[in-house]
Amino acid sequence: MMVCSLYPALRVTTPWSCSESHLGSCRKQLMFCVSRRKARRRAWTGVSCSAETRTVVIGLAADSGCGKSTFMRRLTSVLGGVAEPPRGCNAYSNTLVGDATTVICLDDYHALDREGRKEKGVTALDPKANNFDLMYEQVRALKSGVAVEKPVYNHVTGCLDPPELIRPPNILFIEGLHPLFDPRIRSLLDFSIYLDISNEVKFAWKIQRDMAERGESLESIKASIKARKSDFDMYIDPQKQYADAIIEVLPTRLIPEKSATEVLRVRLVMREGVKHFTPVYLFDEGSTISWTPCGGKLSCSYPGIRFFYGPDTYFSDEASVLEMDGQFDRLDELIYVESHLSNLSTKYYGEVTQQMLKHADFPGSNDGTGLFQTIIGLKIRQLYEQIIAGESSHGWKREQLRRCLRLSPV
Ligand SMILES: Nc1ncnc2c1ncn2[C@@H]1O[C@H](COP(=O)(O)OP(=O)(O)OP(=O)(O)O)[C@@H](O)[C@H]1O
Ligand SMILES: O=C(CO)[C@H](O)[C@H](O)COP(=O)(O)O
Repeated sequence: MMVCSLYPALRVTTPWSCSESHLGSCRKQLMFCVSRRKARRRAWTGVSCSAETRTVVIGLAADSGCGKSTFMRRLTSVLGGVAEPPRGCNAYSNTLVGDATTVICLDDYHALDREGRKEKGVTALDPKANNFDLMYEQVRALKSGVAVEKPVYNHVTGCLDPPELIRPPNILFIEGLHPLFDPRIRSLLDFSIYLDISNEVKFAWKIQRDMAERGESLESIKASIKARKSDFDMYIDPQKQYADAIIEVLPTRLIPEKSATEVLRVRLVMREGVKHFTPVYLFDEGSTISWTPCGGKLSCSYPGIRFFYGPDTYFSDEASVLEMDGQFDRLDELIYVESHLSNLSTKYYGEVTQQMLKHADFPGSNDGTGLFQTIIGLKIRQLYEQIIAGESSHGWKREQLRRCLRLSPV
């Protein structure tokens, strides 16, 4: 419990864990208290609890530095508009808000701040360092149309900052280390994705980012990967068994040298039988096809491009796999590949190619990572539209109002 020193009548429970000195000025405290009081009033008067919004919840799980942010930028673009940090709030907010989407980063549910983790000798990947009860309660509230005050983990200071108000969007993405870890949270997800980046590729991406962009040494990068490895294997990697779609990123097989990571082999594993999700296929659904599209209609320089499509099993479930090894020389020629893929959930011919061209500067735009992320974005748009269309709006609103009244406000 915290009593605002500038406004003692306001007694609020603070979910953050850093010491008072880290919390900043009295003004910050006061702003938090007042915004919390306003948020409460909004919730009581029903404005924060919307019977109009149906929030579809999507989980994206991956280790740090595995391309979640890049993926999110592609997804929010497909879903319309640009997602930006919430206006007028913490400059270090990890949240992105777009017209229809909100992306929350589950780092915000770290129960232990950087110092606390150091003291206890645990990594952020360890469930003990995260507050799954609060994560569950808040995702459940948002899904039910109720606004929440979510904590903010500040990656610059390593502390938990005052919370920020999150309103229920049409599509809520929860991205981070553990979206599929807790069965209660899994049960709230309408669709889930796991980015499965092989060790070689993860290492190459981390070196490129942390060495080139953040000035870290090779030794410190190696040490940080090593320190996280056992927790990654224990707590993060097993979540892929629960994902509806998995994007695996591996070194190419087109170049004989081992572990060439400049060219990637990317596999999109799509579980069969997922509600509102129909797997993409190449040429002929259910068949097994290896396709080298290089020739008159697709320019390919060494080592070329190879596609593969076929049925498979994933953790004993039936799945389809679409694989692309290699990279495009000319992105506009992707239309040739797009015209041979079916079930893309596009709204017009060439939409995948257009999306890829629009974000040609994003990492992975010339290979299967960008292509499959874009396809998943289109599938999520369709999933959302189908869920909305499938619900009689009357029945939904009645149920939603009941939930709003049942759930305690922020
Ligand atoms: N498809 C890709 N192809 C090549 N490089 C990529 C790809 N996706 C991401 N990267 C590189 O990997 C690094 C990490 O990407 P990104 O910031 O999207 O990951 P993240 O999972 O959000 O990381 P963090 O959790 O640490 O914030 C970036 O430097 C980016 O250039
Ligand atoms: O794995 C991570 C998720 O992005 C981070 O390492 C974790 O959130 C801790 O952050 P920081 O290193 O900034 O204290």
